[in-house]
Amino acid sequence: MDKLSEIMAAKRHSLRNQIRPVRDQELERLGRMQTQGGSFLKALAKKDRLSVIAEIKRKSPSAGEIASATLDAVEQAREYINAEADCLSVLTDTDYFGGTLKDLWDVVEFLECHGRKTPCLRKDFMVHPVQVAEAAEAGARCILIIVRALADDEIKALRDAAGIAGLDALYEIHEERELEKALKFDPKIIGVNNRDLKRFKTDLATSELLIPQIPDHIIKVSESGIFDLEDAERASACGADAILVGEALMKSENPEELIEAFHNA
Ligand SMILES: O=P(O)(O)OC[C@@H](O)[C@@H](O)c1c[nH]c2ccccc12
Repeated sequence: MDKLSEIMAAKRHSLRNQIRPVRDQELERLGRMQTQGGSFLKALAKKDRLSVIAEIKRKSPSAGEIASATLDAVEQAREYINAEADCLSVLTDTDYFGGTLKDLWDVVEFLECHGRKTPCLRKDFMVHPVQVAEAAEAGARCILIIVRALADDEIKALRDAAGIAGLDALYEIHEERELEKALKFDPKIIGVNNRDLKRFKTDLATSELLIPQIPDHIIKVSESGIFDLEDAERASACGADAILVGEALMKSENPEELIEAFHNA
């Protein structure tokens, strides 16, 4: 079993007692409560520079410990905001990535207090609309749909729930056949994960292969393994509108400077 299958199985297991019907009225109500954050899609769609989704991630199965388990998500968000990151990605998976749903609540509250509209992605292994409701309630503006890990009916349920709650969806792919599968759901944003979750290797050639195949009207994100300006330039050169960066920013002494450099790639 590859790591992604293991994580998905663990996620399904840990959610088993929380699964309940999520009615449209509930999602609509949560959608109406969204007042502060801007649109995730619009924040990425700027054409004048490479957009940056800055991720808050304490650890990962591939990198091990990235930051202290006690790292304050809000302090990290503050640095990202100072550097004009276009969007934030907040890991809320605890077991494998050391994040919590509370991190997302705290970050959104911090943004609201400072009058910032920077939209947040709830980065987690979504399998059921109940997690979409949680994301909306916490104030996220986008959810993650990992195409290879989900059955068609699960993707549809997540997409529909996100749509009703007014959230965008980032469809993550890693292989050509996953692009075909993703396109069936009329995605607005597709992320190409450069990390091979079987071997844990990142290779920007994945973006170079897949991003040019994504239809023009879709926002394209290159995810994972982007460490320096050269990497960002490669992503930009193959047509990425945005990059999603975790480890490099978490470990950087000066994330502001790095984000600034990425913007100009
Ligand atoms: O830390 P990196 O190599 O910059 O990668 C960020 C992000 O792409 C990665 O965290 C990620 C991509 N897809 C995911 C799905 C779940 C959890 C995490 C991820």
